[in-house]
Amino acid sequence: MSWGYAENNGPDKWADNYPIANGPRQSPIDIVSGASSYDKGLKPLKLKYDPSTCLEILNNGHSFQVTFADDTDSSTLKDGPISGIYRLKQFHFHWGASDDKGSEHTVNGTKYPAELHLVHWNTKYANFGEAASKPDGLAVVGVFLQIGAQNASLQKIIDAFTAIKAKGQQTTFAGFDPSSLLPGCLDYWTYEGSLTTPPLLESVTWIVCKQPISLSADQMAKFRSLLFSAKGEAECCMVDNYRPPQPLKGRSVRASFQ
Ligand SMILES: CCCCCCc1ccc(S(N)(=O)=O)cc1
Ligand SMILES: [Zn+2]
Repeated sequence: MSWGYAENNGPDKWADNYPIANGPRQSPIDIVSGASSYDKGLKPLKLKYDPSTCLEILNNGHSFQVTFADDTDSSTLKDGPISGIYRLKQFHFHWGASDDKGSEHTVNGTKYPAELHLVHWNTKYANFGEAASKPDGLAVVGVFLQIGAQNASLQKIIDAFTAIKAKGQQTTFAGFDPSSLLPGCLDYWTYEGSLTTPPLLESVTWIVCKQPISLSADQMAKFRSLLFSAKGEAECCMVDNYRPPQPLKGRSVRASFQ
C-alpha cells in the first residue's frame, strides 16, 4: 500500500517505510515568531517567472500540481537565503477539510486553511531528482492562504479542476504566471528542512512568507471537490493533505524582517 493521508497510511505511519520521517531536519514546523532571529544578512527574494514555461496541471493523488519547463533559467529563484540559481519545477497546495486547518507550517500554533509550495531545484545539480538528494538541493517558497477576498489568479487554476478531478488526470495549462500568487510583501522566515511528503528527503531550504494571500470561501470549497481516488474507484475527497509540524531538534529559524 502506498502512502497517503488516511488513518492507515497517513503521516503517523510514514516512518514505517521512510525512517527519515524521524530525522533531524524534518518539515513542516511550527514557526514561533518570538524565537526566530532577524538576520540582516538575508537578502530580499529574487523571483523571476516566465509564464511561457508553464506546461500542465495534474492530480497526482496527493495534491494537484502545476508543472513548468525547467530546461532553461527562465523561471528562477535567487538571493534570499540561498546562493546560486534555483529553477522552478512545480507548485502545489495543501489544504484542510474545513477552514480551521490545512496548512503544513503553522505560526505560533495557528493553522491556515491552505498553503502554497513553489518548488525550486539548485542548478549546480543536473536535474530535480539529483538535487532532491542533496542537502542544498531544493528551495521551497511557502505562502499561506487565508479566507477573504476572491482571488482572480487562483480562479484560473480552479477553472481547470473539472479536468483533473481524479487521481492521474492532467491537462495542458499554459501561460500562467506564478508571480500572481505571491503576497505583496515578501518578508520571510527561513530554516533547513525536508520534503513534507515521502520520500521526506532532507534537502529543502524552506522560505515561508509572513504575509498570506486570500481566496474566497467558495474558492476554498472548490479545492475540496478534487479527489484522492482515481476514476472508477470509490470517491474520496482530497482534503487534509497536510503533514503536521515536526520537532525542531535544535534548528534555528531566521527572519528576513524585524
Ligand atoms: C526524487 C523524487 C522526489 C519527489 C519529491 C516531490 C515533492 C516535492 C515537494 C514537496 S513539498 N510538500 O515539501 O513542497 C514534496 C514532495
Ligand atoms: Zn508541499
